[in-house]
Amino acid sequence: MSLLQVSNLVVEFPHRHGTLRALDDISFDIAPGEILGVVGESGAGKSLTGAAIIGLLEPPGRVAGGEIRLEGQRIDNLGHEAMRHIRGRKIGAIFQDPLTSLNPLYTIGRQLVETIRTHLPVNEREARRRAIALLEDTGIPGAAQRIDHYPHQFSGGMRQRVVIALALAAEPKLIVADEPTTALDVSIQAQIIQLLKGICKERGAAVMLITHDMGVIAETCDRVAVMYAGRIAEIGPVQEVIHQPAHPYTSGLMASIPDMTVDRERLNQIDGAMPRLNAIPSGCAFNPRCPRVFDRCRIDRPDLMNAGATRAACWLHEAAPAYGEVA
Ligand SMILES: Nc1ncnc2c1ncn2[C@@H]1O[C@H](COP(=O)(O)OP(=O)(O)OP(=O)(O)O)[C@@H](O)[C@H]1O
Repeated sequence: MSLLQVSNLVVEFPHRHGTLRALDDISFDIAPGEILGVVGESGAGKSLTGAAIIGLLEPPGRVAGGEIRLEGQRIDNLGHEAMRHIRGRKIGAIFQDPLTSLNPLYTIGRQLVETIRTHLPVNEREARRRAIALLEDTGIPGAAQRIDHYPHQFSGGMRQRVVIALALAAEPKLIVADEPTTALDVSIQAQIIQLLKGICKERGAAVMLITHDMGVIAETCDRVAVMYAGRIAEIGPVQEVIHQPAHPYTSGLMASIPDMTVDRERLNQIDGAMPRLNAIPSGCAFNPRCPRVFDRCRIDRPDLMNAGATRAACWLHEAAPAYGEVA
């Protein structure tokens, strides 16, 4: 059974001329222990998808359709308190800026111990032992002493390690990590991603990893969902999506992976920009930028369909009617 099931999710914001649909009919699932990457240009809807799952959509944004299930239980319609419990115990969250997850007024030990004791039936002493072990596992040197330090006493990279420890403290089944290394020095980004991958795989925690970096996806994820203008353009196993992309948008993103041997500034940009939410083109939202556009793409909106080893929302992959079948 899937750990997480997102079905036909719609997120809307009120707007002076009605509503803006920011996520439109998003469906995917995550298996236990799986790392799913979510990639796409800025504004594609990656963070909103993560926020809807962890119950932190900022009002007036709201889930206006579809449902989200964790271990079969519906979580998109839970009250504030019930969701807060799920968020600590079953879903851990890691954001771009470690300081949004840490309270500057408390030592990291106090924050870890409190999280552990809120969600797991252990005493103070055992919680502290676990907290130190977690800090050791996340690569904090001298964890037994560092546990009594405050967040500002850590470097950015060390702080994000603490946040990873905090996200894992209550042994959740799923971690939602939204651009977890974007705010960090480039030289330590890869270390933190590798740490996240290693520690989650070890513990059997699934990860939804949101990033705009296809290179990170390639190195880290089992499967990837490519988002464009509030919808999933393509989803499939990472190697297949990378080596045989079925959606022209994915091909464009792939070409933007840094390659030292070519002048990518010139060669590998996708022409044009993603449409604003109030000006999504009819048909396929990518059609004005698509090098393979044809008439139907401007009229009918494609849903995800089988496209070789992946699923893509692209009319190029519409199954030809079988011989003898009326088209
Ligand atoms: N509070 C809001 N009110 C109106 N529109 C919003 C609000 N929050 C987000 N949006 C819109 O929803 C869309 C998706 O935003 P989201 O933050 O999920 O994108 P993203 O793919 O995570 O981008 P980035 O990589 O820049 O974080 C964007 O067009 C954004 O402008």
